[in-house]
Amino acid sequence: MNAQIQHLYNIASKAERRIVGLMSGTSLDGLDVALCRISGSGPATNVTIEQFETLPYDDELKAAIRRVFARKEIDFEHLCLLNAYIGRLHGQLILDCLHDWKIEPADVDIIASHGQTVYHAPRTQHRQEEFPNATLQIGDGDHIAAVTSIITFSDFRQKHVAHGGEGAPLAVYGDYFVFSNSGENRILLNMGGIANFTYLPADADARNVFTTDTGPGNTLLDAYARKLLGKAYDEDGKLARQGKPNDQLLQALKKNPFFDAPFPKTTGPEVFNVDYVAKAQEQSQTGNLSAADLMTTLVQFSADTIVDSIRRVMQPHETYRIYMSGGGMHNPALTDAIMQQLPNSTFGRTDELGINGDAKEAVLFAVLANESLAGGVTSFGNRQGVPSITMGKVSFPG
Ligand SMILES: Nc1ncnc2c1ncn2[C@@H]1O[C@H](COP(=O)(O)OP(=O)(O)OP(=O)(O)O)[C@@H](O)[C@H]1O
Ligand SMILES: CC(=O)N[C@H]1[C@@H]2OC[C@@H](O2)[C@@H](O)[C@@H]1O[C@H](C)C(=O)O
Repeated sequence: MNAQIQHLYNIASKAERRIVGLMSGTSLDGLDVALCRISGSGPATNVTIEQFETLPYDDELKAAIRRVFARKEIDFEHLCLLNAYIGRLHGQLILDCLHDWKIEPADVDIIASHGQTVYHAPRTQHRQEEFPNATLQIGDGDHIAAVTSIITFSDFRQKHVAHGGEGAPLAVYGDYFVFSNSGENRILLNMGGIANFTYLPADADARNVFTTDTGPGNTLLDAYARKLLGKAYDEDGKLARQGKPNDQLLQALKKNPFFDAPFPKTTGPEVFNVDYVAKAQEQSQTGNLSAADLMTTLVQFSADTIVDSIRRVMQPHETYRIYMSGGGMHNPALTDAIMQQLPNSTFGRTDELGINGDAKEAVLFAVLANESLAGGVTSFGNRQGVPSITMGKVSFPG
């Protein structure tokens, strides 16, 4: 037997595994690295985060990714080079983290890498009937395995697409495995570039759980923070706090079939971007809004579309606790606008469930790799949006 297969078998047979989960999302802020200890599998999964760090991307790298990110027309050579470059970079960043944490690479069992999404195209978005749902993440796992000498799982989204899903959101699997069986109706609200929530009813019936994107989280706020303030984001919602939402613009922004589509569904900055806002401003003749009013309106747009989606799953006479995660939970303008509209729900962060809200998505990929290694196929019912599968491709170092 190939010794690497034997090694993988040994890892799969362990009672507990050490897995590094990686996520770099639509905000392009950096690489989230979560060193996890995971035991069990399926709904009996147990995760402890040993270490977590976000390694910020420098401006040059952000610009290099933006040349291909969510764009219909790109320099193909640049995409090809970035695929290898990001793989190697992520490998090196893991080694740097392990060095800082005084952990030998040999003491890590597996790396679970999301990669960098460069284009997301569910059929509802590309509207070309002859083509399936599609999504593309770069930063190839073979490079990560070669640089770190650690077996790497990567490219998790393709299997989801291959089984009829949109390739996202994958959070449903991790959230169900880690946060269900609570006897509490839970909504896990993640506010990254794009916002999504997982619905975990108290009965923990896998056939009813799902995660859906709700629309923009921070992506438009960040785009306008760059444009209006020359900053990566509107820190603590300072600018948004100074304005008033403009109703005409808000209504124009909400006119998109995405918002009426059934759950689960996905979207991305391919749709919700500066051009989208500019068109809505043109339609609503609000091109002369002040910077503060524009930012406040964009915050209200994210908040309203998050709240409208969550309300769709809430049953009368039931109570819900909403657990926030993702960078948007640090923006009080956004969280206040959400909380005001859901006065009968209680709010917290996933931190109180043992998972740091900034690390949650990186942990998700560690959990998905753990499931592929040591779990089995959990039945989520016969649903296209939540196929009953395990995910991730394996790259051996040698
Ligand atoms: N103090 C803060 N004030 C306002 N916004 C903040 C603050 N801290 C973080 N953010 C927001 O959080 C973003 C980063 O969020 P996160 O890391 O969850 O995104 P991501 O993982 O790229 O997203 P996605 O879930 O879409 O993949 C920043 O770009 C910014 O918009
Ligand atoms: C295609 C893609 O990368 N989608 C991301 C993105 O970031 C948030 C939202 O849009 C979600 O759909 C997804 O990530 C999380 C981790 C998910 O799949 O659950």
